[in-house]
Order: sequence, then C-alpha cells, then structure tokens
Amino acid sequence: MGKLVDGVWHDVWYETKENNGKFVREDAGFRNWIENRPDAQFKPESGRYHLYVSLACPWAHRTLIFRELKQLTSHIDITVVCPDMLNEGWQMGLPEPLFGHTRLHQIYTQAKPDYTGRVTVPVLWDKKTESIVSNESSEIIRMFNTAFNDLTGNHDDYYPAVLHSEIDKWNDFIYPNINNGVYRCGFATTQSAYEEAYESLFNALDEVESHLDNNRYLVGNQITEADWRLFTTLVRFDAVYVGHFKCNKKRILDYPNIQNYLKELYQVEGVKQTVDFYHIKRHYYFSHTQINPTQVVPVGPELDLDSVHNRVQKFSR
Ligand SMILES: N[C@@H](CCC(=O)N[C@@H](CS)C(=O)NCC(=O)O)C(=O)O
Repeated sequence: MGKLVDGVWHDVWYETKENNGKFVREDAGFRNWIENRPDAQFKPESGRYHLYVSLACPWAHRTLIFRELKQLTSHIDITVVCPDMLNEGWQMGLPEPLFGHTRLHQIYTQAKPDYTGRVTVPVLWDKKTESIVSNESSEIIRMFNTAFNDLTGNHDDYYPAVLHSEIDKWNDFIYPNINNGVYRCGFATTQSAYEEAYESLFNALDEVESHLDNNRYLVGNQITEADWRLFTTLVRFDAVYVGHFKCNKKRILDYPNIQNYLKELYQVEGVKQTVDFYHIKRHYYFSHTQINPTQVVPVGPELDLDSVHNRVQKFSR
C-alpha cells in the first residue's frame, strides 16, 4: 500500500494521526467526462477506452456492474489487477495490454509523470489521448449510464431525471455511513474513531432495513444507481467487513429485508459474474497486514445468494 509523490512511488499506510485516528478518503485526481457531444474531448467510441479494475474493490465493482448492465463489455475492455495490494500497490498478474506495465502506479505516471496522490482503482483510460479520463467510480457509472446509449442501443436509465433528488439523497446518506462507513470502522486507529463509525454504520443499516420493509428498492419502483452503490458494500459485508473491519453488531443475514434485497440484486442478469469472493476475501485479509498480520484468509462464511428471495412475493400485493 502506498502513494505517488511527484511521480515517485512511496510505500506508506494511510495517515490517520492528523484526524484523531479517523480514516479520511482522498478525493480522486482525474475527473474528466465522456460526453456524447460533437465538441467533447472524450467521445463515446467503441474500443477507445480501457478500464482497470480490482474484483475485490467495491468502488471498481460499481463500474463493472454498469459495464455489464449497459452492454458495454464489447466496447470497453478491462484489465483485472491481482487481489494482493502490498508494497508496490495494485499489480497486474500479466503485463497489461496497452503498455506492458506491471504496476498500476505506472499507469498513473504514464498519464501524468509528476502525479501526486493515491493510486486507486477503478481507472478509466483513454487510448486516443493516452490519458486517464477518470478514477472516480461515482462519475464513471454516470458516464456509462448514458454516454454510450447511441452506440449500444441500451437506454436503460439508472439515474432518471425525475428521481435525481431522491437518488442523491440516498447516495449522500449511504456513502459516508455504509460504503465508506465500513472502511471508517476498519481503518480507524483509535477506539473512539472506530466506535463512532460503527454506530453510524449500524444506525444506517437499521434505517435501510426498515425502508426496505415497505419499498422494494431504495427509490421508486425500479433499480437505480443508489441500489447498485449499496449492493457492492452489502455483498462484501458478511464475507469481509463483519470480521476484518470489525463491523460485527449484525451480519446482513440478520437483516431479513436487506438480505432478500441483496439476493434480488445479485440475481439480476449479468451481476453475479461480477462478484468474485476469492478476490474479495484474498484482497482484504492478505493486503491489510496492519490489520491481519498473519495474512491468513478465512475459509467461510458459507453464503447463499442464489436461493429464492421474497421480494417479488412481498411486493406483489
Ligand atoms: N473515489 C474512488 C475511491 C477508490 C478507492 O479508494 N479504491 C481503493 C480500492 S477498494 C484503492 O484503490 N485503494 C488504494 C489506496 O488507497 O492506496 C472511487 O470511488 O473511485
């Protein structure tokens, strides 16, 4: 684990001292947009973009789900990094296809030789301008949602205009308390920082559980971006966050509505093939040696996400 400073790789763990033991996530450094406009710098073109992802990472996972759902798999190719993120950060199993690089930080310095910042997945690369379009998953999924519609003919909309404010409201609640909340528990280096994160995480999950008792999805009668953003944390929760990040008040299995909702999302066509529990468990337990110095990866739990869920029946009345 480390970061680039003026284009040079430094092997350092997260700095929490300045924030009383609290983990604070750094903002992404590349924030361009692919737009379907004649004068856009980054236009939606088949084969032009390459996505670097980790199958372990919940943020990268969002982009893989949107790539599947929006039928972009034949238009945007991918490199999957190894699950182990150690002294050199994210590494490729085989040299990646564009430059033959073996470290993700080389992709960052390829784009910007003096880059300073963390080297994170996902990364959306533009082969034409040889630069990084974006390394911010929330913005990459917005691009995937609409920018390529004319190319793919897929007009499914996970961020419909009429639902913007409701979706934004859930995202603003779920990101700090749940998506980043599990990391705020796991990466806390003081008891009080951990307990504060733990409390807000489980209060938020309680609220989601009660919302899902009366609503099939977070917003409206359809699956939206807000559901997919929540999904990638939920699907990792019992396998990793309960143990490794000490998020152990309850498992998702103990929340009947959330568990059934999780199964429904998992069973949406195209989604389960984006979920890889080997990468997920191996990454967290093997890479975070400050948290798990033995690097032993747990065998369990046995998860059953393929069995029938009750969401259709519950909301058919
Ligand atoms: N804001 C980014 C966050 C991405 C992120 O933090 N990814 C993690 C993997 S789960 C990472 O690559 N961390 C490496 C590091 O922090 O050094 C996004 O949502 O795209």
